[in-house]
Amino acid sequence: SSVLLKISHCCICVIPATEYHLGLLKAKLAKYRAQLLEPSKSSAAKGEGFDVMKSGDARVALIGFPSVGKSTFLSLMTSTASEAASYEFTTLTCIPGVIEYKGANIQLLDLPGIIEGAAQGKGRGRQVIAVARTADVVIMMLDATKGEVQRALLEKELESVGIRLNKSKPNIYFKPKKGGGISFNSTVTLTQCSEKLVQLILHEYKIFNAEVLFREDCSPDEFIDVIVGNRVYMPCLYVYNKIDQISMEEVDRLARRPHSVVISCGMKLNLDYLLEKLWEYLALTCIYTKKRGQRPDFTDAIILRKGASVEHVCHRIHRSLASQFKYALVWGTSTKYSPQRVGLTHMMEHEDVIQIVKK
Ligand SMILES: Nc1nc2c(ncn2[C@@H]2O[C@H](COP(=O)(O)OP(=O)(O)OP(=O)(O)O)[C@@H](O)[C@H]2O)c(=O)[nH]1
Ligand SMILES: [K+]
Ligand SMILES: [Mg+2]
Repeated sequence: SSVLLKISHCCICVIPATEYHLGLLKAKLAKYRAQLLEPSKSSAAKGEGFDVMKSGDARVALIGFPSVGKSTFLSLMTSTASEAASYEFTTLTCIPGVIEYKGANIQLLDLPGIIEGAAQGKGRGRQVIAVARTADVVIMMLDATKGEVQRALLEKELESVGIRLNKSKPNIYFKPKKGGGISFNSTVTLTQCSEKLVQLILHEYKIFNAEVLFREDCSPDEFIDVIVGNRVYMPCLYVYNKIDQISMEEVDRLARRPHSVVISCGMKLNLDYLLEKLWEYLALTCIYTKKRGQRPDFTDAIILRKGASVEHVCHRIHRSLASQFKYALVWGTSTKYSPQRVGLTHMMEHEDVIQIVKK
């Protein structure tokens, strides 16, 4: 505590002065980095072969260093063949394939390898990252023989362009205003941010009037993310490939890392488990339909993204169904009673059963 005392503190909280400098520095850095995200006018950023149509129920992007086995994986999991070879940068465009799993069509995108400096435009880094931003889940494929280096480098690249892996959006209410200064509130005790620091950061962004409410103990970085606003919160599976080349001890160690799965495309090892994990990370919602007086049809689920409403279900069944909709009966975890009468805006949950009644 004698060390702490020597650091000057602001009068309203216990955040050391050095934290202010760091907080502000990060605000400045984030501003410069934001420019990286703006679409470049140069033709290099457009890139041919990268504008693949979204299709199916979800999109998964394969990113990783060259020659980690991305194309080998795509060719194994889908009916699409993507050229694989021992030399780096075999793949030069975006190659889509489809994984059929539990009645869902999952679009899997094979991409060129990326390297350090990708975010700044090295190789096809910018295009690859732009595609990754459009995915529902990213698979970061890693060469198990290369240890931890690749993972740390790529995390840094994605972080620098506002992609947040396996993190949820900070629970901060932020609203710029026309006047009235900055009103600051929090519902929890803050240990990393204070009113003063929040004000300094906002001033850095030339924001002088705003409403800020911290609903969790966020860091200055997380607050900056909220101000900048164009962050992507992306589930990511770290997939260590080529485990046929490493020791049993190393396999054991990598498999226990968070969000990680170990595989061997070469020996077709653990691919089923990877699919199970992928399904979990996609967190899709399966809805079963039921006709009046009949049993639910459990053979043919309607697959939707999280946060889907009854209206989404209607659109999936028929384009004009929502306009003829009277009410629906829903059985499942989304309702208090089973069945419960609900309207178009009711939010569906995984494995709910629905019966739609038309006008
Ligand atoms: N030993 C071993 N080799 C593998 C495995 N999976 C892929 N490979 C080999 O790794 C090399 C690179 O595979 P690719 O699928 O071309 O890798 P990529 O990530 O698509 O490479 P780029 O398109 O160049 O970025 C090929 O020679 C594959 O045969 C595996 O599980 N074990
Ligand atoms: K390759
Ligand atoms: Mg490839």
